[in-house]
Amino acid sequence: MPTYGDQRNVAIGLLGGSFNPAHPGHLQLARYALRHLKLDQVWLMVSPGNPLKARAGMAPFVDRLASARMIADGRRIIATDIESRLHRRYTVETVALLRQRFPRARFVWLMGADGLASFTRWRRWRKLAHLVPIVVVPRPGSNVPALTGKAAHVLGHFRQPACRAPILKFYKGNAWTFLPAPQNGISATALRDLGQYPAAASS
Ligand SMILES: Nc1ncnc2c1ncn2[C@@H]1O[C@H](COP(=O)(O)OP(=O)(O)OP(=O)(O)O)[C@@H](O)[C@H]1O
Ligand SMILES: O=C(O)c1ccc[n+]([C@@H]2O[C@H](COP(=O)([O-])O)[C@@H](O)[C@H]2O)c1
Repeated sequence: MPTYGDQRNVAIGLLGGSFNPAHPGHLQLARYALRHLKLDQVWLMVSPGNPLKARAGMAPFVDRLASARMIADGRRIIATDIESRLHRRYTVETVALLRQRFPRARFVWLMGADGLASFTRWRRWRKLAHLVPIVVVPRPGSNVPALTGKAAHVLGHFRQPACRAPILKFYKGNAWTFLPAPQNGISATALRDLGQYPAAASS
């Protein structure tokens, strides 16, 4: 396990993803979250394998990690293989272990609107929402499904106004917000379709 320091009272945004490949949309989200949520770090947490995504077309983990490292700065935006090292794929388990491992750190789960739209298909999603505050940023094509979907409805009681986003990190969980942010239409799918990957990360 690499050393991540003490992480005492450090506020960390967790941007879990396949990063197949990493792209400017991830970087925009990470930078926006750092600034507007007043976080100390954002971890680009490379998934060993999204349980909902097909393995076909998924680049090897090392290539995806390398891709995430290419957009990270290693200081406030950090690419990490910690989920793989924890031998976990389900976010609820990863977050529970991270909270055990870094009890003084304050974690916030970051995701695009597509994540909220599919959230009810995630393992133990209610428990996950109970474990960590969640910040959702808009993404073209996913905002309406996200905000009118089942997860937003069921968790509606816990929704916080966007003005509270900077203090969400002080919650233990059961709090989420939809943070207005500039939208970026880029996706890893589009980059793969353009044939820009995996060559870029592997070369
Ligand atoms: N353009 C974007 N705007 C907002 N959020 C984004 C954007 N791109 C990625 N994200 C978010 O970053 C996280 C990781 O995304 P991921 O690595 O799957 O990239 P992706 O572009 O969605 O990939 P794919 O097209 O292969 O599904 C997810 O929470 C996703 O919602
Ligand atoms: O835990 C789950 O059931 C689950 C289902 C779908 C996605 N996730 C997580 O959501 C994050 C975004 O995934 P992706 O592939 O859309 O980048 C990543 O950390 C995945 O592990 C988690």
